[in-house]
Formats: sequence, C-alpha cells, structure tokens
Amino acid sequence: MIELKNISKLYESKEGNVLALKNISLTVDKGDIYGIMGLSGAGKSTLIRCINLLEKPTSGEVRIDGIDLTKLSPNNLRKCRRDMGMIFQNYHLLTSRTVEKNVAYPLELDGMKKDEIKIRVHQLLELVGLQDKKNHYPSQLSGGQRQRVAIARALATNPKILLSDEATSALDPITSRSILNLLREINEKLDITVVLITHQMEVIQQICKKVAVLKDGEIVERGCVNQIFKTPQHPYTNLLLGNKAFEKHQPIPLDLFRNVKVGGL
Ligand SMILES: Nc1ncnc2c1ncn2[C@@H]1O[C@H](COP(=O)(O)OP(=O)(O)OP(=O)(O)O)[C@@H](O)[C@H]1O
Repeated sequence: MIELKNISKLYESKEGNVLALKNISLTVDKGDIYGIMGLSGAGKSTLIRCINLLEKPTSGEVRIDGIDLTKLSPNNLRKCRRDMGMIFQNYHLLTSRTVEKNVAYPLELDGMKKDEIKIRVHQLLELVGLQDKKNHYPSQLSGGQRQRVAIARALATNPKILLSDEATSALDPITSRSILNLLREINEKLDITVVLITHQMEVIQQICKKVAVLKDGEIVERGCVNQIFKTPQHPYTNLLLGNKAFEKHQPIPLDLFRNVKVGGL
C-alpha cells in the first residue's frame, strides 16, 4: 500500500520559489490502478516522483507498506526502490543496447547470473510481445514498441508497484490503447499496483479504478472513476472533462487556468 501523508514540495531557485505540492495526502491500495490527472503545471510529475523519492518532498511522509521512505538511508532506499518500476513518456532506453540488453540491464546491476538473466528476459519479452525484436536497437522500434521494452525493463526486478509518468502521451490513440491494455493485464496477472499520471481523460477512463484530480498542487477531488466522471463535484474536474453543460451554464472561473503553461492543453 502507498500512503502519502501531508506531502509538500517547494522548489527553490534564483528565479523564484514554486510550491508545487501543498500538503497532499493520498492512499493507494494494493492492486489499484490509480490515476492522477491535472493540467500542465498542476504538479503531477512532482507528485509521482515523490512516490519513489526521485523527488524528495520538502515535508511529509511517503509510506510504502508502512515504511517511511523519507527516513531511510541511501542503501535501504535503493533496496525499497527495487519494489517500484517506472516508465516515462520518452521511454529512457539505452540507445547503445539491444532490446534484450535493455531489459537485462537492471538484472545485471542486481548481480543476477547470466543464464538466469536470459530466462527472465525471455519471459518479460514474451509478456510484452516483443520476442522477435530482442536483437533490435531502440532506434529500430516504433514508439509503442519502445514503451513495451521500457515496461519489460521496469518489471525486470519483480516490483510490487509500477509508476507511469505520461507513458502514453507521445503515442497515437490506437497504440496508446494497446499499451494501456498491457498495463491492465500486468495489474491483473502480476498483481502489480499501478499509479499513473496523465492529462488525458481517456487514459483515466480506459484503465483506472480510482482517480485524484490535481490542481495547483492540491487534490481538489478524488474517488472512483465512474462516479467522478458521472457526477464531478469540482468546477476544475468539469473543465478537465470538457463538460459542455457546465461551460454553457457557468462561466469558467479564471483561476482554474492559473499555472497552466501555454500549450498545456
Ligand atoms: N526542478 C524544478 N525547479 C523549479 N520548479 C519546478 C521544477 N520542477 C517543476 N517545477 C514547477 O512545479 C510546478 C509543477 O510542475 P510539474 O512538472 O510537477 O507539473 P505537471 O503537472 O507534471 O506538468 P506537465 O503536465 O506539464 O508535465 C510547475 O509550476 C513547475 O514549473
């Protein structure tokens, strides 16, 4: 189980300070597919990166199965991170390694024996449907295939949690759907908890069971996807859902657009 307790994140720089997360508390149950949605600049990336401490919260606790990661030594944090895989919009593959070697990489770092790595990589490539591409380099693959390699690599160390940072944003709708179906399959077959961030409502609708709506670093609404999509309570959620009835009958409060970067929609 993932528990975020009173998480705040302040970015400090010469250009000025940004309070990207404001006292966020969130619980993700084991086996959930939990979506965090919001416009550009809402704090989604910061929030998901706080879960594996790629970003260290300024204050608050990040508990994974009861253990507060913010209190761990670097060594123990590294061990805990083995339980969390992550995938990104830009795949982050190693361009000089083949598909097989990319997936093998975390296992090599773990010191696994060569013949065991071979078996494990074979299983992972079967799972993501890329056995026939094992000797290809990332540059020889489509975006969807690259994301499949990234997913196989993220699952290599048998994590309990998979974090997805806008993993389908760069893909066309059909490929995006096939990647989301793969994530659902992984959630169901391997009992892996999935947390994903997105600005695309259709992503939430397609695979998430629960959703939190993030606006200017605060959660303004959360709950079961069906319920939130059917009867959103917050004007910002209405805006994200493109609720025409809402737009027709109420002017959109200007502050809903605060922090929205140009081109964010
Ligand atoms: N390293 C950083 N230093 C300073 N400010 C930052 C840093 N990273 C993010 N921010 C700021 O924190 C706020 C939240 O950014 P974040 O990237 O988490 O939002 P987001 O919802 O993921 O946006 P997008 O969908 O565009 O990626 C923004 O105002 C952003 O400018």
